[in-house]
Amino acid sequence: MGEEVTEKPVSADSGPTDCSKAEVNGEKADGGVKYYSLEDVKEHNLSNDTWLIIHDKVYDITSFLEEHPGGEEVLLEQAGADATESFEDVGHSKDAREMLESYYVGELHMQFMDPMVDTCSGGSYRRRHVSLLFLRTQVLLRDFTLLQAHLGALEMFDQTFCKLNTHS
Ligand code: HEM
Repeated sequence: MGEEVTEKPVSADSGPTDCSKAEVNGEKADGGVKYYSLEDVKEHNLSNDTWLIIHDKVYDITSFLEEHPGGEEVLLEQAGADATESFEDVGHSKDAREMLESYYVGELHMQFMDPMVDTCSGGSYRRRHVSLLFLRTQVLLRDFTLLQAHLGALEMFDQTFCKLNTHS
């Protein structure tokens, strides 16, 4: 068994999310690209199962730990997390960037924070519908304060959904 290397909480339900089963969470989408959520990556925070994210790409660096010229400690500190900042802070060489390719396992799947566009819920269409109802009501009541936010949220929903659809 691998030793847990971070104290970051890994919740029991941090695995596949509803919609992840179809398009993300390691499932191959169009072109063979795999998508993982932050929660998926967090699960790989062991010294014998080490993933990290750099620039929205997911890498399995387990076999690289001992080879890293900067030592394995710094990598293990980032295990299961986004290491973009620390990777860039060091000013890694072109060679180092090219090495990343060997450990690439997939892309980070962005999840929305806005519940109105929660595409990872089985009720995403229902939420979208509710959001549209809000919009209509606000227009009717001439209440434009939240209108902009809802329009933005719906636009993001549509863009992402179309994007995911092209991958499925
Ligand atoms: C999988 C991702 C990584 C790869 C492939 C990688 C690769 C390398 C390579 C090849 C070097 C030698 C210098 C160079 O060519 O730039 C290096 C140095 C170093 N790396 Fe990384 N690295 C990775 C991630 C990280 C991360 C996340 C950290 C976090 C702090 C880090 C910290 C360092 C440090 C401190 C050095 C300097 C060693 C020295 O100059 O004594 N590396 N890395």
